[in-house]
Amino acid sequence: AYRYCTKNYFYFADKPIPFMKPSFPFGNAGPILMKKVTLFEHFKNIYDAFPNARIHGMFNMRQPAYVVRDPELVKQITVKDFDYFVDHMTTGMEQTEENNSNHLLLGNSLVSLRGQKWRDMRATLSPAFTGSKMRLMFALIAECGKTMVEHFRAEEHKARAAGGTGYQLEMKDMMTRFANDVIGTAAFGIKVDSFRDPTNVFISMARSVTNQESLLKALKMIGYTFAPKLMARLNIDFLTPEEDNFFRSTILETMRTRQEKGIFRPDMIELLMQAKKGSLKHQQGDEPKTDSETGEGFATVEESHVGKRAHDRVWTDTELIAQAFIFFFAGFETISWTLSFALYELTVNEDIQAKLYEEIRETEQALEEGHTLTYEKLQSLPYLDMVVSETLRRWPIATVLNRECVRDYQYDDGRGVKFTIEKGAMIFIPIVGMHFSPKYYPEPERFDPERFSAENRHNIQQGTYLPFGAGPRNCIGSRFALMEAKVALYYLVLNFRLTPCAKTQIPLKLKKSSTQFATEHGIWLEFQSRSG
Ligand code: HEM
Repeated sequence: AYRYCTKNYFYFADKPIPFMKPSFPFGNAGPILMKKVTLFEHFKNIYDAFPNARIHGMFNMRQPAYVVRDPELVKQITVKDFDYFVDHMTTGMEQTEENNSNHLLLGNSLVSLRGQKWRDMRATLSPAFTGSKMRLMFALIAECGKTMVEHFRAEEHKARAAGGTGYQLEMKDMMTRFANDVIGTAAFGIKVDSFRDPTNVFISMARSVTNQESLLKALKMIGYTFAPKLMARLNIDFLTPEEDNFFRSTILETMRTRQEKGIFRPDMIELLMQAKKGSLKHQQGDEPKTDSETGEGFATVEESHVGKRAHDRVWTDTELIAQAFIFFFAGFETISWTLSFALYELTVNEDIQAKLYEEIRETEQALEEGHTLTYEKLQSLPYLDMVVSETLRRWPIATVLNRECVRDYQYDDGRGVKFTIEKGAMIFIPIVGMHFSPKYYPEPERFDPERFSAENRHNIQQGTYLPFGAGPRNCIGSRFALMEAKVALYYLVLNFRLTPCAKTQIPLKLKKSSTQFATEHGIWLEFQSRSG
């Protein structure tokens, strides 16, 4: 066991770069595995280990990994030399051309796919995430926002009747319900109301899949993170058979009904049905432009040439179902956390909340009689975009980007440091390190949307703002995520004043945990109706 754990400890010895000294048995992952630090602290510490290095080494358990600190090098690895770093790090769940266990949903999802199969799937899905497709889905998401407000109003009314000053809520729980309703309607074509019916089968399954208290899930998670190859060899699925079956049957059943009855609904199921027929293509006008041209938001990441390629691969049901399923994994926790953090920041920064409310109130007042918010209108709110951009900087839920080197790469910094990054090596780009570096973001702990104002945003150096990743492998759902977050903030801030309550932890602290993202005492806030 000792030999197995320490075998790679000399990996960096002949490389001309500094590296963190590993210790048995966890390498440099000890503090996080022993719950001594939060996920943010862990990756910040790793990033800060060698403040003057462009790149340094560390050990993720026994696995050597390169830590990239320099923004230019971030661009080089994620964009310019992308062909050497196409894949995300192996998780042990992904399917490849070579292996035959192609039944796993998570392994077939875009996040896990590798090589050519990833390229083809990215190109298949990319047209489903363009601005024009988001516009079509907007009404479905807005409806979820309005349903949430109605529920909060009714509950606040009850709370006041019982002598309270407002409705006190734990944000992560509430935003999880909102995210669930959005995924239900937008990805699975099913309308659910998780506020009135918090135990509906859909949210139960979602909670079960992302259940962080389940010991078995936690163990599997640790296994996938630290011993992916072993997990692959043992062919262990992250999902239980019930979970797997639920998602498959729900999606297939919905597709069948729609086909039989000729139903059209502007959601992901429709887009996946088009993908199956091969008719989902980029259209004219889909071309992503810069944020200032489209007003789509500062954080939006552009789709690269990889996503726009044509191919003629035909997908199986499992391969397509896996993409709807990925909404749970990639879009559920990320959105609910981002929204919870945004609402917390608005609560403790009253002036920012007031300014945002003014912008939203004016927008609402300017809507023509009988008209409601549109996708374009939502995108045109500069301060809302600044608040969301700063939330993603201050609370980068993805924490770290990873890549795997897929063929030997000659590193050359142009100043005499040259060496080979071997095929199979892991690359970490600690987003949280960049976002909290005072060099790029003065007073990084401070929540300050002004960093993203029209006058200031040019100060943000490329390669230092990475909430949705970078290059062709970036987050395919960034437009969707931004639309969803903005819809929720728009309706909540329009209708409620957010104030701290006795249970609000200020400053908010993350929990020290190895497997999950969590806060120490939840995110409790009080909602008071603006008109009430
Ligand atoms: C605030 C919300 C979100 C954040 C912060 C976020 C962040 C990220 C990040 C950092 C990556 C890795 C990018 C890279 O390696 O360069 C990623 C990948 C991905 N995200 Fe998101 N994401 C969010 C929401 C969503 C949503 C709503 C979806 C829905 C479809 C989604 C789908 C994906 C997928 C499929 C990938 C893998 C892309 C690929 O490998 O080609 N994400 N996301």
